[in-house]
Amino acid sequence: MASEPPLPSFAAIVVAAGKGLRVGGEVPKQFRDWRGKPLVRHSVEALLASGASPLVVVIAADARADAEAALAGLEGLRWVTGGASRQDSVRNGLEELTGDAPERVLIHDAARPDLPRVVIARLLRALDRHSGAIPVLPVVDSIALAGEDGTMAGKAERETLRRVQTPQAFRFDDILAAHRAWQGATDAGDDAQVLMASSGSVALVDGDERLKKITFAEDFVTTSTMPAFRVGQGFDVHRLEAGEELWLCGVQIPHDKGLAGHSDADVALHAITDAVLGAIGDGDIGTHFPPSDPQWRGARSGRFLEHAVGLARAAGYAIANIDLTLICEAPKIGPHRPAMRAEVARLTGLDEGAVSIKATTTERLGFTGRGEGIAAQAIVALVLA
Ligand SMILES: Nc1ccn([C@@H]2O[C@H](COP(=O)(O)OP(=O)(O)OP(=O)(O)O)[C@@H](O)[C@H]2O)c(=O)n1
Ligand SMILES: C[C@](O)(CO)[C@H](O)COP(=O)(O)O
Repeated sequence: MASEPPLPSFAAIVVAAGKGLRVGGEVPKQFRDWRGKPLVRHSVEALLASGASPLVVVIAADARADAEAALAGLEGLRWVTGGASRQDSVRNGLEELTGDAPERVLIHDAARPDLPRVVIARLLRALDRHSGAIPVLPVVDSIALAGEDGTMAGKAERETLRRVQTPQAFRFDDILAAHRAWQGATDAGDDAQVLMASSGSVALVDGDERLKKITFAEDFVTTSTMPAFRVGQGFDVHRLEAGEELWLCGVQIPHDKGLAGHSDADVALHAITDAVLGAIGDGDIGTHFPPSDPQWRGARSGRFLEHAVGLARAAGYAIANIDLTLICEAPKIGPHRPAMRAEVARLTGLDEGAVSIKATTTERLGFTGRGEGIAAQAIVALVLA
């Protein structure tokens, strides 16, 4: 196989100081996992693999720990504190490189994780004849201009329009001077606009759909290989014995017999726990709480369910809904359903409306029909958090 032609030397700036407000969530999007590793790590690795040096990562003042964890083990990175806007963050990154005075610099959004080397090559080649180069894509829909009253105010000729991506490539001295000279009353949309304001010439090269910017929460879902939702099912049986307490869904139920088991034998919570674990493919209740371990003797099963919900959360999923069926001749479940539903909702952090508790008999057939035991089966749906 022919080896890829070497690229000219270049420095890079990855801006990762945004808040990710449109995506939402506690952790800014650039530090959240996407296709198995933090979003920012993807493009930083791609730039390093293409020879970027030095490589400046611009981060918020309070994000150093998150950034170091996200980029752990990568050599030769420099950290710079970002500003209030993307443009401020880029300028801080450029100022950091003044001592190196590289000939070329690529400026890239951490929010665009999938960065093909072929685009980097196109951009750097275009710098032979221009002071800037940007990757663009055609507009395929017709364009309407929106009026303030929500009606169409006009049209634009899409033939002359392009969607602009990053990385954007520049001759370093020109883009640094342009950022320092920026006079706009508001921020520029991107660095090419800053260069144009200083009369630089910007080449348009072919962009790539893979460079899509992760902007909204649904972009994580549609571009991630993690499935948007997962389903798990659980089934459990415990023996009814005289002298035992009867716990179902974390609620103690008065009855002449109770369920026997190593823990509190709450067959309903066991089925739900197994369904959650099944949905994330992480073993079953016995894997996490072995009956051979004395610490689980008599344990409240709510702990098992809370643990499973925590594992699902750590895997990036939230529970969407739970559907449980209890199979027994007695006791009657109906009178206890509201309390059971409330307790399952509390343990899982769900609204009660997302918790369904049903019951059925087996028409006096089998072990449940003879009152020897209670069976429970549950189905749980998870959605990407
Ligand atoms: N003050 C800022 C604002 C944005 N960025 C970076 O600029 C890129 C493009 O910005 P955007 O996708 O809008 O990210 P956020 O500003 O984080 O998103 P939001 O507007 O939803 O808060 C991102 O990599 C972001 O981290 C930055 O370095 N400094
Ligand atoms: C720089 C950019 O990614 C080019 O398309 C874009 O302008 C960033 O815009 P945002 O509003 O900061 O996401």
